[in-house]
Amino acid sequence: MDQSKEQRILNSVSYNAIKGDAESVLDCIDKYCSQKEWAMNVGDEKGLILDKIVKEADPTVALELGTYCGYSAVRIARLLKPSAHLFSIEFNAEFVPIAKEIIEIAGLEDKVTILEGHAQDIIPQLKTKYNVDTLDFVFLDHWKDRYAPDTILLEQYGLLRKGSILLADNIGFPGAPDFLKHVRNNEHYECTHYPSHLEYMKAPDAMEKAVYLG
Ligand SMILES: CCCNc1ncnc2c1ncn2[C@@H]1O[C@H](/C=C/CNC(=O)c2cc(-c3ccc(F)cc3)cc(O)c2O)[C@H](C)[C@H]1O
Ligand SMILES: [Mg+2]
Repeated sequence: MDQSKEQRILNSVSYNAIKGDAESVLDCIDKYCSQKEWAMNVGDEKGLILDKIVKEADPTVALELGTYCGYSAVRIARLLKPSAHLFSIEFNAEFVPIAKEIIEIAGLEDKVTILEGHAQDIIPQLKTKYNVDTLDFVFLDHWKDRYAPDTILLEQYGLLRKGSILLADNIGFPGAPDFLKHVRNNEHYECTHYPSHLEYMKAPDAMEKAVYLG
């Protein structure tokens, strides 16, 4: 059976990255996906916006929706303070072991817990099963039509507190119109738009930050 693109990305990281060096894992994936095979990692340009917001949030508990290969999990976890933790939800069983391996090569396995399953099934369990109180930071990068319903779930299960920061990828392309409709012109959110470009491409894209006001 031929290897998948995601497996080939892992092979490249495993062969080229410096073990325990998160920056070298990110550089390796960015290089591979710019030069060999495009993949939907948030990438180096939008990654700088992600870095900025994570530093601003300085989260103790962070959540990511859509682990994929673990690129943004590494990106986020490398910035977390010692007591902080990232939960990343991924429902595709093929990607979970690949992401776990990439996170381990980055030396961040103690900072990240990958929760395998559908976000809509796991979000309701975060408090009871995973002992989460509230989330300080949420990165949305899964199916774009799920950003809005899953944000509403986060609200309904009391997982957001005054000042919780949501950051959504792909507001430009593929776009997440329902999510924008939900958070913009909504008195419970303070939104900021960050124009950028699609990972590894010249095409325009953007990210949206939505701070929950309680
Ligand atoms: C129903 C289950 C919902 N709950 C879920 N629960 C758990 N995990 C979930 C759920 N829904 C999805 N996932 C996982 O998240 C990942 C999915 C990520 C999706 N990302 C995109 O589609 C995208 C496209 C482009 C793009 C740009 C230009 C192009 F030309 C083509 C593509 C660029 C980008 O930056 C993009 O992030 C992963 C693959 C998938 O298994
Ligand atoms: Mg994305």
